[in-house]
Amino acid sequence: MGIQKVMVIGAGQMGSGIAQVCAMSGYEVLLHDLKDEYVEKGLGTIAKNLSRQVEKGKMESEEKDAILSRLISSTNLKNAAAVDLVIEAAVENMEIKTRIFAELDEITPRHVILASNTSSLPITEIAAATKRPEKVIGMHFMNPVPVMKLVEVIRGLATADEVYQEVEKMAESLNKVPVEVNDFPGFVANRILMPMINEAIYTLYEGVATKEAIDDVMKLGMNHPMGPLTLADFIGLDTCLYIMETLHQGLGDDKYRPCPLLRKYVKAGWLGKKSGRGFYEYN
Ligand SMILES: CC(=O)CC(=O)SCCNC(=O)CCNC(=O)[C@H](O)C(C)(C)COP(=O)(O)OP(=O)(O)OC[C@H]1O[C@@H](n2cnc3c(N)ncnc32)[C@H](O)[C@@H]1OP(=O)(O)O
Ligand SMILES: NC(=O)C1=CN([C@@H]2O[C@H](COP(=O)(O)OP(=O)(O)OC[C@H]3O[C@@H](n4cnc5c(N)ncnc54)[C@H](OP(=O)(O)O)[C@@H]3O)[C@@H](O)[C@H]2O)C=CC1
Repeated sequence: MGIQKVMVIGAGQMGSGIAQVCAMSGYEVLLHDLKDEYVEKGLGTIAKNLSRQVEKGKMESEEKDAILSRLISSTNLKNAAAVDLVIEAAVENMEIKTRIFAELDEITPRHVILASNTSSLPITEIAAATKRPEKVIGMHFMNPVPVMKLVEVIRGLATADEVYQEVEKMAESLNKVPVEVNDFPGFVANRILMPMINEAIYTLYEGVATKEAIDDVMKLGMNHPMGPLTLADFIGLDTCLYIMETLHQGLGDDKYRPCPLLRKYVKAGWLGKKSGRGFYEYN
């Protein structure tokens, strides 16, 4: 029968994007978060994205309505009993993720694949919280999900080949390009991207240049679509810090130590675009 129904856990920037692309490709999607208001916010973002496509003449409004009708809100994890695939996109915290996976293992039938959109945490450790580690896999989408083509597909130590193949097929059905990687801290994307962002924050911290100048150098000099500090704000400074901590602890090399300025901003609640303030201010 294959995958027809998907639950996405976490209706934040990644979860809502993943739910959107799944619904656009015909899957029925349960969008789950802790509170109704978070799910509503996520669904609002999706509706706004789709309306923009309609306004640009890239989508019929009937299609938008059909996509929205495939999205169902959930605040009870037990609803996962009715799906074929769960994609978890809650906050980047091992305790929270392992708790969710242990509960999902109790709730969902044995055939259900449990995927995590973690950006850096070991899939093998998340899988060990369940009695089905062969069915646990990393499905790492990039932000903004509706735009970026890549899905890093991460094999945990015990991930079964059939599970990898099914997830690869599912990613292709979303018009994404799956790339296979092994389970190491930060995988490939954030092993390379995040130290660059952290270094940009050190460059600001040490007064080498202003934030605007740092971003301009990377945009105009390296053709990056966004400067590293703008990109950090876009990703979320809390997520950037969690990823650096995972790299630092997991690889044991001080070259991955998070910049104190990054810590300070996160402690202040300056989480970037999503909180209204990071390196830049947003309204
Ligand atoms: C941290 C991790 O674990 C991994 C990560 O995700 S790391 C982050 C990876 N992402 C990046 O590096 C993004 C870098 N930035 C970019 O590529 C670009 O700035 C961008 C695609 C975000 C915006 O591009 P742009 O050309 O400046 O903007 P714009 O012309 O307004 O948008 C281009 C298209 O993207 C869409 N878009 C832009 N932002 C969007 C968003 N947040 N959600 C949905 N769609 C969006 C627009 O609607 C537009 O669509 P059409 O082509 O269909 O009209
Ligand atoms: N930001 C990015 O660029 C990328 C992030 N990722 C990964 O995706 C995941 C989500 O990140 P992102 O969307 O940016 O973060 P957000 O902060 O935007 O969203 C996280 C959402 O998950 C909710 N949540 C927290 N705990 C639970 C729980 N126990 N059950 C259900 N929902 C919960 C949060 O609710 P509340 O607000 O109450 O905490 C929030 O709505 C992380 O693992 C991150 O590393 C992967 C690729 C790119």
